[in-house]
Amino acid sequence: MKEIKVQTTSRTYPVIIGKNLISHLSNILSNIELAPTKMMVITDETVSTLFRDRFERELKTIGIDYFFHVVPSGEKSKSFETYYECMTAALTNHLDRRSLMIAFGGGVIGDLTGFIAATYMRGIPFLQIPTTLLAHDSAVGGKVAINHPLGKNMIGAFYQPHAVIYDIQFLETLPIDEIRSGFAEVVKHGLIKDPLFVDWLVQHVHHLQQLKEEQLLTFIEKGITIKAEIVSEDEKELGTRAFLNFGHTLGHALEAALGYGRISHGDAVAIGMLFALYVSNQTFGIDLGYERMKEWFQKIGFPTSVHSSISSEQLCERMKNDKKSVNNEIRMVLLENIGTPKLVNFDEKTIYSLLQQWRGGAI
Ligand SMILES: NC(=O)c1ccc[n+]([C@@H]2O[C@H](COP(=O)([O-])OP(=O)(O)OC[C@H]3O[C@@H](n4cnc5c(N)ncnc54)[C@H](O)[C@@H]3O)[C@@H](O)[C@H]2O)c1
Ligand SMILES: O=C(O)C(=O)C[C@@H](O)[C@H](O)[C@H](O)COP(=O)(O)O
Ligand SMILES: [Zn+2]
Repeated sequence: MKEIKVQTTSRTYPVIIGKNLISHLSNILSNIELAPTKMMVITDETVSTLFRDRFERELKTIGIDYFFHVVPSGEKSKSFETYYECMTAALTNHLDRRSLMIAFGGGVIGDLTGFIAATYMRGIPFLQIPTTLLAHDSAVGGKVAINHPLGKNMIGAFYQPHAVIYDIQFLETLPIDEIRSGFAEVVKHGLIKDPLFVDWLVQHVHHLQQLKEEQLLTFIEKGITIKAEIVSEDEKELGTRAFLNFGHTLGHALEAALGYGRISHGDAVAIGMLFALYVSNQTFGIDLGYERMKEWFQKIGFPTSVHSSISSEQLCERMKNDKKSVNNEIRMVLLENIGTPKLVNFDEKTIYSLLQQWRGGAI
């Protein structure tokens, strides 16, 4: 078992990583001094089918009243409709300000539940119990949100959990596409902070099938350590936290343009990271190993280009609405070097030209 501390202005909390951790849920709750009046577990249909019985056995031993609320699996549940239904369930079941919400699932469940916890009676405690590799990123740092058709995560808050309990036994059932999606954020953490780790990954990871438990643990611990450090110095993204958005300017635009859930978050971010590397090369006149990275991405199975059905005009319009954008400019996280990120503003015309060049189209 390993513990990484996240120390933000609003809350300090542990991220506990290990196997079979949920058997210790009762102890963990008392260690973080939580004695809730009731618990609401929000999960999705897939996770519920796979793990509800197992989780309920543990919940029953704690002796606190609880109930499950199960939402459809996938990105579409980060919606106002699902948010409203969850709120209704919380009210109908009489949760009070000392009740606890538990996010049991991947990043969708974490973001949704966190936003419900942040806004139910103006804020009640919540726990993250992640079940995907991607959630090494989403469960840590307190960005919680739902989507709007006009943009990803547009309705949300910064609201930290009381603890993250990362029980890696749940990862055993993850399909390869979801492993790949989570791996994109692992690569992102390396690219913005740790060149040696990136080199190690490129040299040692040739496919994502049948990863060993210790490899997964390395990815998770490295990613969380980097994220915890950044979030601890800049909880509300006033500066350096924006670096965690590397690859997301185009990535989020793609997710929204294609329709939420049509491409996984990680695949979209992988495409976005390649574009950001290309723009970095062009802007700083350096070679950051773009071709090597693209080949490696292809080998692993990431998509490496934008589908031709989406126009560059559409993408630029979406990128202008990104949360980092100020005064209608498009703000991208670039790399001056691997491990050295920098925020750079562009006008729409420049990004349009770069996007067209990168896509191999006419400017
Ligand atoms: N808050 C943040 O800082 C942050 C960071 C990164 C991503 N995100 C958000 O996270 C979301 C993506 O998260 P995700 O990829 O975990 O998506 P997800 O929660 O939709 O999970 C992906 C799929 O895997 C299934 N699943 C979950 N656990 C499983 C398991 N153990 N075995 C088998 N199947 C399982 C789910 O039912 C779902 O179909 C996006 O909305 C993204 O914007 C947020
Ligand atoms: O934690 C952060 O900060 C991140 O940017 C992590 C991202 O991986 C994540 O996808 C986040 O939800 C994006 O945030 P947003 O502010 O661009 O919606
Ligand atoms: Zn992300």
